[in-house]
Amino acid sequence: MTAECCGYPISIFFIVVNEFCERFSYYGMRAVLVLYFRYFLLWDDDLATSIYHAFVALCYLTPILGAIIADSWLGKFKTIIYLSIVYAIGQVTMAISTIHDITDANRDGTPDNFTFHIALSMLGLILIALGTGGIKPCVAAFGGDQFQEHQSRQLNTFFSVFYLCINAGSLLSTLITPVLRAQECGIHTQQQCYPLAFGVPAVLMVISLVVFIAGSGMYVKTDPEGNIMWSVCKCIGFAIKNRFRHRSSSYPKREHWMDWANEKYDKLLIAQIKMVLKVLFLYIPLPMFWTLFDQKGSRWTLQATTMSGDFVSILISTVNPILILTLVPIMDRLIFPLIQKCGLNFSPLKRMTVGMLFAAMAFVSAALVQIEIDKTLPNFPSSSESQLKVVNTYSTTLNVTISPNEHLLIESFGVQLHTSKHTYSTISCMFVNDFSLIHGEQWCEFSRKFGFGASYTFLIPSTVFSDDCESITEVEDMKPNSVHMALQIPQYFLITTGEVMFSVTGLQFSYSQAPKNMKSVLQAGWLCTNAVGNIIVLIVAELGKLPKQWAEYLLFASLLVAVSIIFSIMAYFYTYIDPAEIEAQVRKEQGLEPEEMEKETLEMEEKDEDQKNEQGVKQTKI
Ligand SMILES: CC(C)C[C@H](N)C(=O)N1CCC[C@H]1C(=O)O
Repeated sequence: MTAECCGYPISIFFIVVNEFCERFSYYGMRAVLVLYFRYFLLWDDDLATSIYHAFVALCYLTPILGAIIADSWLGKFKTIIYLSIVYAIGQVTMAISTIHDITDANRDGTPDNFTFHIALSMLGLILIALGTGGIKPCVAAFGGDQFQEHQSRQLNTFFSVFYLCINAGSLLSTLITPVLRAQECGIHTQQQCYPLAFGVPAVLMVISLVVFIAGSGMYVKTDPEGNIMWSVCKCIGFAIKNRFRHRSSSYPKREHWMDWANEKYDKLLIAQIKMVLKVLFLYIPLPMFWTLFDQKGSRWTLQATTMSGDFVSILISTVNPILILTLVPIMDRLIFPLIQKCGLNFSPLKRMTVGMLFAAMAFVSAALVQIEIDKTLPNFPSSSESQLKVVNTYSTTLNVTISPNEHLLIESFGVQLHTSKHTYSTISCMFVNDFSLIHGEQWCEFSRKFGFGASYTFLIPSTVFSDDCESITEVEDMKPNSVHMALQIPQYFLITTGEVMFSVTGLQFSYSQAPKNMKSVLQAGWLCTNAVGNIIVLIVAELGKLPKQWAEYLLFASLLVAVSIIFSIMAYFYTYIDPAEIEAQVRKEQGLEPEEMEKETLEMEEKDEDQKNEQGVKQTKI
C-alpha cells in the first residue's frame, strides 16, 4: 500500500507543491520579461512583444519533446528531475543576464555590451522553454500515476487541486515580481532591480526541484516500455504502407485503418495507438478555445486602456487566477454535484463543450462593452475627411464659414491672446495630477485629476504672470474615458468559468483516456492545443483587424460557437474507454490465458516488490 492521508497518496503533496513553485517561477519571470526587453535591452515595443510571444509559443511546443523523453526513454520521474535542472539553470542564466554592472565599465548605469546581455538572456529563455514545457506533461501525468484504481474520485480532485496550485503560484508571483523590479539595486549605480525580479523565480525553481526530489522515496514510478514513440511511428508507417499495397477492392476491408499493421505489429500496441489517435482527433478543434482565451492578454488589455479606473495592470494580471481560485472549488463542490443530483449526465466532453460556449459568451460580453466604449470615443476624421480646429480667443461668438456651404458657430472661450508669438506643444503624460508653469520666480500651479484618455488645450495669455493664474483657460478637446473597467468583470468571469470547465476537465480527460505507456504523450497533445491557439493569436494580430473591434469580438464568438458545435458532434461519437480494461482484453484475445496473465501480473508484482524494497516504501500498485 502507498502511504495515504485522507484517501490521497502522500506523494501527491510533493507534486502539487512542486507545481506551485514551478508556476510561481514561470509566471513571475513572464510578468517582468517584456519590461526587461523594453527598458533594460531597450528594444522597441514590436520586437519586445514578438520575442515574448515566440517564447510563450515555444513553452507550449516543447511538451512534445518532454513527453517523448519520458514515455520512450527516461520515464517521468527522471525526465522531471533532469529537465527541472535545465530549467533552473535557465532561470539563473536569465537572472545573471539582467545584472547591468557586469558590463557597465563606464559606470553610467546602463550596460555597455548589449550583445552579451542579449545572448545570455536568449540562452536562458531557450533553457527555460525546454524545461518548463518539457516537464509540464510529465508532472500532471506523474501525479495521476500515484493513484490506485479505487481512488478515481480522488484522482479527479487531484487535477482540480493541481490547477489551483498553478493559479495560486501565478497569482502570487505576478503580484510580487513587478514590486521586486521596482526596487533599486546595483554595485556601481542603483538601477531597477531586475536581478531580484528574475532571481526570486530562479530560487523558486530550485525549491521546486528540491521538493520534488524530497518525495522521491514515496512515488509510484513506472518505467518506460522501450522506445514507445519510435514503435508507434513505425507501426503507423507500416499500416499506411500496407493499406496502400492492398488498395485493390479485391482485398477485404478492415474495421480500422490501423488494423493494416496486424501482420507485423503487436495487437496491444495497435490497440493503444487507436486509443491515442481517437483522442488526438478529438483535439483538432480545441485550439480555437485558447485563441479566444489568450486574447485576454492582448485585445482585452487594449480595451481596458480605453476605459476609466485606476487598476488596469492589477486587474489584467490577477483577475483570472483569483477567479480560478474561487470558481474551481465552487464548481467541484457545488455546481457539478448539483447537476449530477438533477440526474443530468454532465460528462467530461459535455463540460468542455459548455466551457467553449462560456468563452464565446465572454466575447459577446466584450463586444457589448466595446459598443459602449465606442459611443464615448471621439470621432476621428475618415480617409475622405479633414479635421479643422478653430480656437476662438475673441470675447464674443464668431461666425466661421467653410467654403462652399458649411457654416459653423464657434463659441468664445472668453480669453484674448495678446501675444503675437504662439508656441504649441503637445505633451502626453500618464497619471497627471498636477502641473506647473514656471517663469523666473513666479509660477502657476494646477492641481486636479486629469481623466485617462482625455486631451486638453491650455490657453495661456501673455499677462499670466503679471496678472493672475486665473486667466489661463482650459479646453477639453477629448473627453476622458468614461466607461468603467468594472464592466470587464463579466467577460473575465465568463471566460474563467469556461476555463474551469474546459481546461481542468481536459487535463483529467487526457489522463484517463491514455494508455498507461502514453500518458505523457497525450498530456503533451493536450498542451499542443494551447500552443496552436497561441500561434493563431499571433497570426490574427499580424493579419490586422476588422474596422470595428466589437465586430471582431463577435466574429471570434461565432467561430467558437461553430467549433463547439463541431466538437459536440465529434464528442457524440466518442466512446469513453478504460484503457486498462482494453489492454487486458487484448492480452486475453492474444492468447495470454488467464493463468499466463496471472503469471505476468505476478512477475510484475515481484518486480514492483523489488523496487519497493530498494526504496524502502510499501506499495502495491502495478
Ligand atoms: C493565465 C493564468 C495566470 C493561468 C491560467 N488560468 C492557467 O492556469 N493556465 C493557462 C494555460 C494553462 C494553464 C497553465 O497551466 O498555466
